[in-house]
Amino acid sequence: MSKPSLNTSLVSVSHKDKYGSSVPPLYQSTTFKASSFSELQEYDYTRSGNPTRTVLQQQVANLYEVAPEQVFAVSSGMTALDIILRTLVDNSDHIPTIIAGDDLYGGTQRLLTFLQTRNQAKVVHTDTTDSESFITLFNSLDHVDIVLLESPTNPLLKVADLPRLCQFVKQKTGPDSNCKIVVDNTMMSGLNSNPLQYGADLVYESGTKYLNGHHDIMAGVIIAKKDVAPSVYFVINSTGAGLSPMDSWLLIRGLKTLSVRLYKQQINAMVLSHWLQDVCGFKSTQLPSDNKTINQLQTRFVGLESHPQFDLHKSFNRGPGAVLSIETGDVALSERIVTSKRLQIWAVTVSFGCVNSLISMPCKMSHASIDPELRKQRAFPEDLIRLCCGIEDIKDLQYDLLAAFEEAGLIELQQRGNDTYLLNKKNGHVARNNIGETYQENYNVYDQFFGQQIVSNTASLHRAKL
Ligand SMILES: Cc1ncc(COP(=O)(O)O)c(C=O)c1O
Ligand SMILES: N[C@@H](CCSC[C@H](N)C(=O)O)C(=O)O
Repeated sequence: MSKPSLNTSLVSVSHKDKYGSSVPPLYQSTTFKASSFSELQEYDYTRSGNPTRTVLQQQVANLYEVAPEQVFAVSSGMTALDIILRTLVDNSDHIPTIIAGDDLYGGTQRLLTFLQTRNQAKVVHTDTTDSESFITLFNSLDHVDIVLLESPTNPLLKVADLPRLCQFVKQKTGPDSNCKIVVDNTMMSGLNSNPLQYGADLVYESGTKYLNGHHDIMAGVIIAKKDVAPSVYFVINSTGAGLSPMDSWLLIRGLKTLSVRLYKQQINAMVLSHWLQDVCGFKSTQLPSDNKTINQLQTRFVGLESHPQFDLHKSFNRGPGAVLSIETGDVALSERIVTSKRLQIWAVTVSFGCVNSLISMPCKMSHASIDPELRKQRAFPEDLIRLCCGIEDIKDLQYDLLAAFEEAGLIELQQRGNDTYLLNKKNGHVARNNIGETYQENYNVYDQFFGQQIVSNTASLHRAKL
């Protein structure tokens, strides 16, 4: 039989069960009996290994197309990074130097700062979207032990040219070097991107996000090249960071629907970002370094052709993900939108990748752990609103947002005869919706990633007004 596709292998879970159970059994057991004290068995103690965790690791191995012994399921995404850093940092006889991006998930920044302040690592941050300055920095340092990359970044959606950076580091340091490239793949998931295939040594994901998708567990997965995998296992076994049997079982279940969930979430994000531009009057996406756009309404999404790094992102990823962000140019306005009582579907919640749509203000929530002074230095927009699309009907998501925009005073919906007008009060953009015309009901978006026309029954302004 030919090799099954990723989508197929995620639902076809192979496991051994003497009763032929359709679903892998949950081995909620700490210990496993030995037949004799002298005969080593596959499992003895759940910290060291558990059959349910093994099935999960096999599933993730299928997703990343590696051997099962290269995959480790741990208790959270942050645990995954912690284990990786311990594995690599403990290896060196000097204070290791880590190069990391300058737009990182808040928890990652916090952990790196923690190591730095305890003199356990020297952390150098750089704009990893600028490959040339990354290369210049790398060349200027005496030694680099770890390169930590996140792409696209959470929440500014900045894209690092991962294949180019990996190729540079590998060429520069040689195949047996101790300098390791680590990629946080949470924003993509293994379904959209496989950084091991273009040279990363270790990849991790917060399984809490897309992999599980239901916000009922915390989890992390580590996928390691064969040479480092045994050291990663050593640290996990020594510290007890392995994912619990119950959470492993739930994650096996979550993974089965990863492809359908992610597909629908991405379509929603695609339609929503076009709609924010074309109907609501948000300007096309810009990088934060573009000073011209400050104080403008903008939307950032790597799935929009207008994103300055759209082509780069598409060149090595299979999808855009479902996280987008908007800026209003006015912190108070953003706060009014996010706290609007008219938001019924978008939940004000941290995290992303869930079947439910979430709205948040990173500076106050997911990225609050980054020192405000550092956020300022990095021109991190305080008015940024992050939108993480779930699988609901897009029109309901649109109505909800329109209502919040209206209540917050960003837009006004005016009824004139049969026509409904959307007036963007901040920039004067106007969209007209005539209930007699069909094009407003069916809003067509050519989806650049999946190469198809998405026909979405978009929010009619008329209905929103009602
Ligand atoms: C990009 C990214 N990496 C890592 C993590 C950490 O994952 P976890 O919350 O599962 O520890 C998060 C979110 O928390 C994240 O957004
Ligand atoms: N209070 C938490 C915040 C978690 S943010 C989770 C997620 N990565 C996101 O980006 O929303 C903390 O201090 O870590």
